[in-house]
Amino acid sequence: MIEFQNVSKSYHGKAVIENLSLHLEKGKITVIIGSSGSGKSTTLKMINRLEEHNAGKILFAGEEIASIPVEQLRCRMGYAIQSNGLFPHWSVAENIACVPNLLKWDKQKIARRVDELLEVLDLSPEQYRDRMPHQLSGGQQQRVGVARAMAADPEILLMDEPFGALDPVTRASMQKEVRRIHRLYGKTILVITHDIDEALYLADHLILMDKGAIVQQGAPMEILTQPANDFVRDFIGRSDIGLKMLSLQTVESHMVPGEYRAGCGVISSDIALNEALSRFISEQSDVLNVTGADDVHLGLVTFSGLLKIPALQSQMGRGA
Ligand SMILES: Nc1ncnc2c1ncn2[C@@H]1O[C@H](COP(=O)(O)OP(=O)(O)OP(=O)(O)O)[C@@H](O)[C@H]1O
Repeated sequence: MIEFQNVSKSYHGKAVIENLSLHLEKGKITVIIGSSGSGKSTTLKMINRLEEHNAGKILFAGEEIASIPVEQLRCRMGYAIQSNGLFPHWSVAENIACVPNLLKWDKQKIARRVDELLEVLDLSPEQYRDRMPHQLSGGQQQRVGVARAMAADPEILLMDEPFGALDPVTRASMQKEVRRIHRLYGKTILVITHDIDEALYLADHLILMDKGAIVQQGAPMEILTQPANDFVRDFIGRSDIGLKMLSLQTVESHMVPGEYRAGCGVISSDIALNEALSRFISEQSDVLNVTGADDVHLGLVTFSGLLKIPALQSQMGRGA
């Protein structure tokens, strides 16, 4: 979907990105994480040409972005940022309708799309479409920012620290929202973040940057189990690497199907294993019964079973 070929960028003669090559796969969530000033935002902004690259090629669906008129390019890409960037004097509906209006969509189609996106993002259209941005909470503004980025059904969604300004609870719910939207629409998404847990939760493909270059990239579990060097090890957090591995898998994947233990607590099959571990400890129990949709009993999960996860075992075998 997006291909960087030996891309470089400098500001006032100082290189901030050098010979960067990367590929954002269609339909996948790619997350770029890295130290401050490593060039993450610059990389993202070169895609929608808020910043122009100085050398190399950036291809969008096979076409060089430099040859696509900038307005046309941006209408094909959704862009959501930390400060949400809503126009303060426009209503929620007007904000969401911004790109569809530019594209001269029919009024009824725009109204239907605004309501559809508000529903998807859990904001009742009747209640919210006519509100002004200042009449919304931070989390609601962020949702409207995401709805606006998605309004014209863009081919790619670019999200630069989209949840950076939110409290941890709202942030976690927005992360779930992005995963759900991704499942629903199968969009290609690029997310920039500072937060390693957010990155691990969202990413199909994770890219770690330092000083304008890629240090390591791959699936989250691959990076956790095979960190390329000390920089990566420090970045992902040496001390709780096991917990991070557990966070990438759900109870369902380590359940003993069909079994039941009377008198034990209950956990939902879609809960991450790090949360299951916390439940084992807080309930002083080594067995939890597992339920699926509509509270149907599915099986059980055991504390000792968590230690038998292959990724954890290979890590322990390496003496980490
Ligand atoms: N408009 C600009 N003019 C000059 N230098 C810039 C400009 N924008 C960014 N830079 C520099 O380019 C480098 C990369 O910046 P960038 O914003 O891409 O980093 P980042 O990884 O997104 O950082 P952070 O995580 O702190 O947001 C930094 O050293 C920054 O100071």
